[in-house]
Amino acid sequence: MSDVVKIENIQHGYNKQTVLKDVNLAIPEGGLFGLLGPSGSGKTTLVKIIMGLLTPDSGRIKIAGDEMPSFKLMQKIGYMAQSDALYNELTARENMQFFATLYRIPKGEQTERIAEAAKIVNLSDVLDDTLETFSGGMKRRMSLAIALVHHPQLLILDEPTVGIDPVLRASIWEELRKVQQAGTTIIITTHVMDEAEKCDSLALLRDGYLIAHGSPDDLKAKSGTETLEAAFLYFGGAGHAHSGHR
Ligand SMILES: Nc1ncnc2c1ncn2[C@@H]1O[C@H](COP(=O)(O)OP(=O)(O)OP(=O)(O)O)[C@@H](O)[C@H]1O
Repeated sequence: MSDVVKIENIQHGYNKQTVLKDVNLAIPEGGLFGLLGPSGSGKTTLVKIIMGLLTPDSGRIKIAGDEMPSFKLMQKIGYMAQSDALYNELTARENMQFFATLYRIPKGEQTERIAEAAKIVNLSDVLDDTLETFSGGMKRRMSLAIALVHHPQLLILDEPTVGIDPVLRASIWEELRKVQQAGTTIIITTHVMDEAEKCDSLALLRDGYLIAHGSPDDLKAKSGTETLEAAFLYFGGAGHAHSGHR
């Protein structure tokens, strides 16, 4: 399996604080890849760099062999930010039309694409309601549908299930699996261990360092631990030499 994202020697800071410190990572095509790390560890910064929304201080990002940022590549990426960027006074359909047009989906194809994305996130019945009538969970699903409407090759989700109840979380994960099975590579950020368990492979970030990566089972085996939480503590812990950066 080839790598769809290659991250080479990424370093990035805000003001004088360095928040990503020489991050190297290859993300295989077709998988569900998790970036796991506590709040402030640099996950959002890294996904914004992957997306081309932020230019790193140094290092390179390649997606499907081409260097980011690239407008051509941005059209192949779906991104769901932590907070919903939606138009409350418009209907679900109008919100999706707006983004479908931005992504240059021909008018003739929009109706079908919108219906398809709404079906994946279970919003087909409320497509013509304004978002003012939507719950928080419905808005999150709306954001996911928007990230899917242009059939991205790569889908990047920044903590998509924060603030979402367990039942809805489970249904979002089911939807993500369907999208992945249809051929999309998914990158998800999370600080929730049970979500990390569901990923095919994981990168662990702590204080801007990539401290380990592998499948959840690999990480537990390599650290001799039984839970991802314990593995995280092992790799990030004092006395364990991670990449010799400290
Ligand atoms: N625009 C910015 N200006 C200054 N500092 C920033 C900016 N964005 C992020 N930071 C800082 O960079 C560090 C990493 O932030 P980042 O949002 O990437 O972490 P995160 O792992 O995504 O956290 P969370 O899980 O809380 O979203 C934090 O210390 C944060 O305060």
